[in-house]
Amino acid sequence: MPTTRSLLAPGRYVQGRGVLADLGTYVAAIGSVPLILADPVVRQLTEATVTESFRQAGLAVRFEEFGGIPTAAEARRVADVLSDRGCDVIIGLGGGSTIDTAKAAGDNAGIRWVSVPTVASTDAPTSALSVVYSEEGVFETYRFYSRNPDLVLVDTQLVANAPARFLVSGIGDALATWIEARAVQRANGPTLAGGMATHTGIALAKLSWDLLWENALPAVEAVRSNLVTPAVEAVVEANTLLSGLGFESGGLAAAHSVHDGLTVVPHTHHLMHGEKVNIGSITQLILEAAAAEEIREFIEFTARLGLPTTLTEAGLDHVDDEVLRMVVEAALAPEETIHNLPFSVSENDLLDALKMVEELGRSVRAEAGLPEPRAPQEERPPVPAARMA
Ligand SMILES: NC(=O)c1ccc[n+]([C@@H]2O[C@H](COP(=O)([O-])OP(=O)(O)OC[C@H]3O[C@@H](n4cnc5c(N)ncnc54)[C@H](O)[C@@H]3O)[C@@H](O)[C@H]2O)c1
Ligand SMILES: [Zn+2]
Repeated sequence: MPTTRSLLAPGRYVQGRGVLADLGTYVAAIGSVPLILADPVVRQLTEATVTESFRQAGLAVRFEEFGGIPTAAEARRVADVLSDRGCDVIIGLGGGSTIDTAKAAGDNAGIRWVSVPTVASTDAPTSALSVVYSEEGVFETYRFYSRNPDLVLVDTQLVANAPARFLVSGIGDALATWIEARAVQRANGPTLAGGMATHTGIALAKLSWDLLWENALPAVEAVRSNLVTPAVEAVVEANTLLSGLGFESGGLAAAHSVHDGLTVVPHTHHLMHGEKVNIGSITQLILEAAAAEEIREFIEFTARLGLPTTLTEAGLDHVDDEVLRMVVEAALAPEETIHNLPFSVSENDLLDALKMVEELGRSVRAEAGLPEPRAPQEERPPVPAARMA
């Protein structure tokens, strides 16, 4: 049983409309030979602003194209580029996958790293870890670092200009933070920061939750029209900073294990990280025997936001038990955080809880007058990925 308590945080957090124009000034305080890792979509959106900002700060602009999947091999490739060019700081510019790869490459090359999320879709930007996947997009492992990013910079206008689905997904990721942190606290379990949670870590997870219940619906509405309102600023902070500090220093439990399990079957690959996590949050609430009213409120709230609340939306309606068992087995792997719950979970417990997500998701939607859940449009893959290899 761990007896120490720990909190991790990035060196500096900067958020605001138009702050991308100041990136050069902040980066110049960290290193003098930067490399920017971005995919072509993000590069196109940001290159003019970043180039002008770096020019003003006296920094050379070098972009490197991110390959798309945060694998160990991609991190090694980017680390070689960093070493060849003598870079002393890497900037992960984009979504969680790019940012995780920038951290891994920076660590491989022994240099400092900066997160510049261009969507508020995950809590990856602040943490001292990366989530590593296989080429097929199946969860492999968490990789931990001895430091958090030196800087996290979020331009809220850029976030508001992106499709609202990214913000919604980030809300799904961030709502899980409090659900998981309070479960870990009940179990006196370990956090990803090492040791047990501080009161501060727990309070930040709760603040993220409270801000989201207050601001998520108006923020999503504003972002649909590309507007930056105080609600949008609050949600971006909750999704990025508070959820990041809260999950890393408050602990993960079942919601993220169910996410990891869902990545094993290709049926779910159309979903974003936070969308899969939302299925995990509902599953965890069911496993915990949370009050019926609490579960229903959570399902209704997240369904109104546009998050998936049924197996149908995850592409897993009417699938064989064999498919769901693959999800369950992966979610219960020994290194998974589901074992941080204050009780043990068997395969059958988890299988039934997953099936119950479908039942509850459908009935709550019907009662709330929300449309029936829709299955993804793509044709369903015939065989689970792990069996194809
Ligand atoms: N390390 C951590 O602590 C941590 C925490 C949570 C999630 N994650 C990881 O983050 C990853 C998911 O990240 P994600 O959900 O951001 O998806 P992603 O990074 O895989 O994809 C983001 C997509 O959005 C596009 N995009 C980015 N900015 C845009 C903009 N402004 N306008 C339009 N399009 C834009 C990109 O081109 C890309 O296609 C997963 O691998 C997950 O495991 C890591
Ligand atoms: Zn997450």
